[in-house]
Amino acid sequence: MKEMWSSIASVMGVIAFCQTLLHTVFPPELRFAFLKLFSRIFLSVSSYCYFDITEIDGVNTNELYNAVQLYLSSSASISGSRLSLTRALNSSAITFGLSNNDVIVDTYNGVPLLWEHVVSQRHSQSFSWRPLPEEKRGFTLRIRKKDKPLVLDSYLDYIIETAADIRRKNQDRLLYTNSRGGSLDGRGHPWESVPFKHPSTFDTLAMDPDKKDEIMNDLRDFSSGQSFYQKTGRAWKRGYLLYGPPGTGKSSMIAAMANFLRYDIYDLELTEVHTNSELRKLLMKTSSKSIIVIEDIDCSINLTNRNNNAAAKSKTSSQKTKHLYDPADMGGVGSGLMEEASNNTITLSGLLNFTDGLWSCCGSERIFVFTTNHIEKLDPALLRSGRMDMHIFMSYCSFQSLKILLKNYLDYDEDDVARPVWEELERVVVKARMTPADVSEHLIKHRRDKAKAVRELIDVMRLKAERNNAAGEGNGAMEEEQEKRALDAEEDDDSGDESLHQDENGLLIHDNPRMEIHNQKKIKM
Ligand SMILES: Nc1ncnc2c1ncn2[C@@H]1O[C@H](COP(=O)(O)OP(=O)(O)OP(=O)(O)O)[C@@H](O)[C@H]1O
Repeated sequence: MKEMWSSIASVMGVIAFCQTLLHTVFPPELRFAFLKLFSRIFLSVSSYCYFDITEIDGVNTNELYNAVQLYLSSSASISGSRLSLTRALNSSAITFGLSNNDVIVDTYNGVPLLWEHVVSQRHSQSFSWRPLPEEKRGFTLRIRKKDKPLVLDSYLDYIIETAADIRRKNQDRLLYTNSRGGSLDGRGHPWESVPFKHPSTFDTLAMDPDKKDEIMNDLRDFSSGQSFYQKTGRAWKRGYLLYGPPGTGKSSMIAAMANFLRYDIYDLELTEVHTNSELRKLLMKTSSKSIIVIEDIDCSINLTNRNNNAAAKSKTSSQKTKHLYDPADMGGVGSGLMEEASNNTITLSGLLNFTDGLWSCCGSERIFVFTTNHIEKLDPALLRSGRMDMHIFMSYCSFQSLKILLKNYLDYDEDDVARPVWEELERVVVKARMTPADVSEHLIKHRRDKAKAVRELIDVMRLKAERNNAAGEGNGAMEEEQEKRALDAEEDDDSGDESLHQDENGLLIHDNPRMEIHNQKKIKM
């Protein structure tokens, strides 16, 4: 044992002597040059090549570093044994990351790639306008030389796209509204935002399942249709007009759309916008993958019928109205008539430019949704094809909708309710003309006693049906009139559009099969 310790001591002594000799004979510059040469020789004979991706590129944050970190977080969460956890601003999700100097192997198109997270201390803080972090962080990618073209061509693009998807999934979506009087917030932004947490989905929405599928397919086609829109030279946007009585689920539908596509919502308060240019600026500040909503459009702006020239003219001459409709703008004839007024007010043409003019194309993948309780008040120009691609009529509670509400609120299926009760529900629901909002209120109130809830719902529906009957179905007549007028107006306006034709069911079909235009008769919930 004693001998072993003395041999270790003599070996250490020899090493120390050699080190001193090395330091004396070879100065640091020479050693550095030697190491550099050695690493060059190593790299040239090695079958691997290396890519360094540093966190800070000069003084700017390297986006690629962030993308790699996010991209690796999905595989790191499965295979890593020691991970760093982070939560970004506006995100409810935790992201996993590689710990310092940890490695992970990724596979792309069957090619193995080794990632190392390299963290070292930053030695000297050189002068910089922006204070740099104390640690120098970066990723080193090791890849076989023969696979190099693959990495440069597509792997890095793939990482950036995947990271963007992960970021979108992790990020809580936002609900924006335009600031009061078009003023800018602290960051010079005209929109204020809050996290969007509305729980409405297509599953909770009470409406005919076929129509629901149709809308969901349309949204799906839209969101995956980038190449289609590019090929056809169309701006990547789509317009939906939701109309029907209050409480039929128009706002719930917008929330369901946003949750389905995972888009942000911009709720545009038109009464807070004073000029067309303000409207344009607001549009420029919206992001892609968003839904821009104007609720109750008939109340937000004075959109009278285009034949109402006289009324509009008198309003213009007196200049008393804040939000002015310019009938001449709409038809594209005689637009000079109210040009002066349009400089300091919102006109219908301003609104239409907002939805389908050149400015509507800044950004992409955007959906416009207008809602109204009175479609008959809207001008045909707004209803014309190409502006609002899909007209969705949200109607009173149908039997199909009622079934969904019973399932969602009481967990009731067809088998849970006696046949005669079920048949009675089917019979009275249409005659009662109750909105899904009314029905759901009733179900919430009695949800502790399910049988009682159904019994009382039938009573309420019967009562309503009798009242409607006594009133000569006045409401129904009104609603039918609304629909008829809107349809007439739309047909008037579409008469010159040769890309549209009617099928045997009277539906308006666009020449392009993917861009089917629905009139309000088709999508009736
Ligand atoms: N079709 C529906 N499916 C499920 N719930 C509905 C539906 N319609 C209404 N509701 C319920 O009624 C409430 C009010 O509905 P919502 O605000 O979506 O109606 P609306 O048509 O937008 O009304 P308004 O025109 O007054 O704005 C919702 O919170 C929801 O709970």
